Amino acid sequence: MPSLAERARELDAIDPLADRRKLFDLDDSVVYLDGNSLGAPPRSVADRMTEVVREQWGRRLIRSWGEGWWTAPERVGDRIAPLVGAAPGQVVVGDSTSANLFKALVAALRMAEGRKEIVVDAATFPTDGYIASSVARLMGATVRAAALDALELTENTAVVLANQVDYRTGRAYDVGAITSEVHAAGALVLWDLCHSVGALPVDLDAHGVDLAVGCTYKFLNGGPGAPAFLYVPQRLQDSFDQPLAGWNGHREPFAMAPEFEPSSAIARGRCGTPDILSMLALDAALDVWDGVNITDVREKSLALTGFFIDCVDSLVGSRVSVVTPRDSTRGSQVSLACEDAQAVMDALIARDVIGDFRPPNVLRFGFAALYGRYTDALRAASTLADVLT
Ligand SMILES: Cc1ncc(COP(=O)(O)O)c(C=O)c1O
Ligand SMILES: Nc1c(O)cccc1C(=O)C[C@H](N)C(=O)O
Repeated sequence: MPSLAERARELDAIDPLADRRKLFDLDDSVVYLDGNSLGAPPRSVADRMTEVVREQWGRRLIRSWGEGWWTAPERVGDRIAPLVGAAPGQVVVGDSTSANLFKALVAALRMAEGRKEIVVDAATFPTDGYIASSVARLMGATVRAAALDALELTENTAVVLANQVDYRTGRAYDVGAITSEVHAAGALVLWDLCHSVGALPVDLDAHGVDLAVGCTYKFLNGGPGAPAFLYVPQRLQDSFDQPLAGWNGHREPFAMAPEFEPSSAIARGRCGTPDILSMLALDAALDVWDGVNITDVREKSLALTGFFIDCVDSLVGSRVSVVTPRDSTRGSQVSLACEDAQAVMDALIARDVIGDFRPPNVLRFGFAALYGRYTDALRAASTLADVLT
């Protein structure tokens, strides 16, 4: 029976994605397991930012708007599209996930013809619930929190806001099955993909998803505060009447017309001037995905998280409990519950093993398949065992 250390070395040696790690600027003395909060920087970003600032901004000045800046939200959206199973022309990048949730929820209620209930995934990351409540107040609607496996939809349900992967537990949900259930009830579904884009296949078009949003600073490594994305399928674009009707979403922005007329394409999801520096940092960061198949990412992610769970079982044992599903219904993280979890995570970070703490008692370890190593998973589990001793 090989030891855990032998298994880790062997798995790293045969890892088909191992060469991707070289594309990231990482400190090898640190075990970084927080890429589900802030992804690591791809090396290409620093050079691209220098070029963007010195040449595009510095030399081309305002001419750069006509040389690729203006259309960057759709162009970068089309680079994200294959990672979420979307055909071109359906993903636009810009604003934060929270802002895009606002646009999408209002647009969904406007499409819902008299239905007035927003159902929100009860375990959602808080911002989704906050935005849903605010939209409900604004639109005279109601919000109901429901577990994704007990939605209890009614004829009044307009839209269901669901997370593909639960940020706290790491549980992954079946996008196809839930989308079908919501459609059978005559409602629309809005998926928050923050914890799944770049971690597992999403297949938005294939599942007939209505709307989706996601962030790009986690598994897409776009950098702190990188712009989010919004997915509106072709079939809904004409009826997507979003509330932040800024000039960037206008059919002819430079006509400077007094009346708002939305673009007939995905650009109608835009609002104001895009944050070009962050947008182009994200564009450079997406190079690490060239030639990568998301099913290979999923395979490695399941193997890596599974190996970490094995290491925890044998080195840490009952001092923690594994919150994340042990079967394949998990995203790319492992959450462990334990006493004094905040202090335990602080001690891990002091030993250069970086995960994060989520209330009330969860140690969260994110595994990014493009740069995560099995030897790192083992070091994290053995450091945790030391900390808990
Ligand atoms: C599921 C989920 N939705 C939304 C957000 C927040 O997005 P933003 O801060 O970009 O608005 C996060 C993380 O911050 C998240 O995990
Ligand atoms: N967006 C973040 C930030 O600006 C600071 C710290 C953390 C975040 C996060 O993304 C948190 C993350 N959504 C989570 O799942 O906990």
